[in-house]
Amino acid sequence: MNVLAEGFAQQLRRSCSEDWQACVDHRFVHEIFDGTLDDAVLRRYLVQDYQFIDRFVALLGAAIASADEFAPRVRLAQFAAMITSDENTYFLRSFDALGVPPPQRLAPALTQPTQALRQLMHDAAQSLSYANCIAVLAVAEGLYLDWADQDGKKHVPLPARFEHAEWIGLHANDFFRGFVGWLRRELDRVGPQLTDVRRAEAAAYFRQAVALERQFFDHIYD
Ligand SMILES: Cc1ncc(CO)c(N)n1
Repeated sequence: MNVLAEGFAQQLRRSCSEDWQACVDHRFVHEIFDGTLDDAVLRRYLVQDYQFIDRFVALLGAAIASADEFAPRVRLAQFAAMITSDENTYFLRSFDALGVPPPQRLAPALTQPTQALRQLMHDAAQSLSYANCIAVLAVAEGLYLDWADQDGKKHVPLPARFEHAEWIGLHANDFFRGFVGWLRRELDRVGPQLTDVRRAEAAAYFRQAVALERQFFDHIYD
């Protein structure tokens, strides 16, 4: 294979394909599609994930601030608008349905994988390196597109409960596909402009993010 023909996005993903595939094929993914996900597992997942989303929106803000042009700022701002509207209300309606009380929504005890993901997003944001920010965003969103939009699940009807069906639907739609495609093109655009040291730094953020995403899925079953 001609490695030079491969863009930065594809190169990064190939560097951690085992962890990536473990997420796409995770027990959580199969159970949410089947509608057999245990409520206690879903609840743990959503409570921790809401704390992920908090830092994730801050990271989007850092990407908006550190982008080199207006067009990426617009794209990222539009995505932030979706997360803080449709996705935020999905969490709130799911917390209502699952009976999650306010303290658990706002300030739950953070698990180790949640803390590590929050720290990684915080560090990427503080670095004010657009490439580092985009690398972490490309993992968080690219991985969720790949599990929610996989060919093997396309023939399966969506599960009956909205807590399951909407979590899939939020990550398998044209807007989301478009955003992830754009993130991958951004990595391909900015990757070659970086110095070797900066490129290695962005790659390290990417790989660490994939490893932590896997731990995050695993730990809700502990
Ligand atoms: C842990 C995690 N990674 C990625 C996403 C997608 O935004 C999410 N909601 N949660």
